[in-house]
Amino acid sequence: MIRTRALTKDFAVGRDASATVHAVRGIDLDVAPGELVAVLGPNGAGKTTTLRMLTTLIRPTSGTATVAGHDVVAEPDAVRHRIGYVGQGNGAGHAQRAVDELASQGRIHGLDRRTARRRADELLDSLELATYRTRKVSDLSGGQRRRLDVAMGLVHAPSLLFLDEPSTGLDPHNRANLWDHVLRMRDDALAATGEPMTIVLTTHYLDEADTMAERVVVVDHGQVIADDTAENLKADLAGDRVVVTLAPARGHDGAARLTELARRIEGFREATRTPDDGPAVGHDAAPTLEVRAERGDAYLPRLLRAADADGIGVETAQVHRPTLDDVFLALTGRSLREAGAATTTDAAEDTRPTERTAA
Ligand SMILES: Nc1ncnc2c1ncn2[C@@H]1O[C@H](COP(=O)(O)OP(=O)(O)OP(=O)(O)O)[C@@H](O)[C@H]1O
Repeated sequence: MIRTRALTKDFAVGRDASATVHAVRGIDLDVAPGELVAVLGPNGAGKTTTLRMLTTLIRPTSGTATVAGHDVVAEPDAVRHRIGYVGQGNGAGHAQRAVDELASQGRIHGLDRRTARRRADELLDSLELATYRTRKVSDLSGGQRRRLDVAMGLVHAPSLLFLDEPSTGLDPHNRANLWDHVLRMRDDALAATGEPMTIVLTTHYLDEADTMAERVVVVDHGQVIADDTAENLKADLAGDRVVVTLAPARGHDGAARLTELARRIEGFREATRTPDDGPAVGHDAAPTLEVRAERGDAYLPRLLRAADADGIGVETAQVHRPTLDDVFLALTGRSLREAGAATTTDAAEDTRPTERTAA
């Protein structure tokens, strides 16, 4: 459905265009029909620029891109016919009624008047906007407006839909609601045409990419730095975090000893101790050992058995599943959160049930 090779975009900037911004630096991307792919990356990573090239809004500086079977430079009209695009801003005109806005969009895509009306009503129904059919776009709420934007992108039943930050600015409830609708529209399209709809979206929301997308393409500084399912990325690049707190031990540095034992257990990657060194662990300080391990749930019982056999008292133990932020950190040494990405709730970090053992 999409194939790019060495896709590149430079922008000339400055008063005399003397400086160059290398917004996209040679992206190779393959998307198969029916895939739901999230492009994730910090501010300025090149996500929107990539989408704008794929949707023929801007020309690549170099490289190639074929979208829905057509070259974006040689056959932009053919590409536009086959794709839907929901940009970052609200696309609908504010003074128009919702149904008219949608029907006009259908006309732009070459539908006759009756078909355009019918399609507008179908979409308003599917996106639960029928109540607001004759309401002016400017009077819709943010969530309703974003759903109308999605409807605008789908009016001509494209087989490929691009969504640029579809849920930015929506509250968690409206985001979940938008996603329900997008996924339902995708199922409806499959039922109606027998063809799976391909969706490519950009997002800042780590948890959204994690839970919604079947595949995550991580972009940084205009390049793809990782491309896989969220599960694989997390397992391969970040690993689980196993955190144990030890009973405060005087004269015996249990954490140092447990670090040695931890290294011998299969699946070990790295360990960090707090306090980080030396035997001088005070009376009330609870030393902590944090281990990165491949399968935390399998690793932890073995670590606890090893501690027990060595007489090291463990007070608490937890396994934390990694997030996509951990993946980004492992890849770049930077946190995506600090770079402007976000989660909607603190609960986005999936923490597995904890185990406790007596000291
Ligand atoms: N028209 C333009 N002229 C000059 N520079 C541009 C232009 N459009 C984008 N850029 C620059 O290209 C780089 C990539 O921008 P882009 O909008 O693609 O990033 P992004 O990953 O979508 O970021 P965000 O998440 O903030 O939307 C940025 O440094 C940006 O400032």
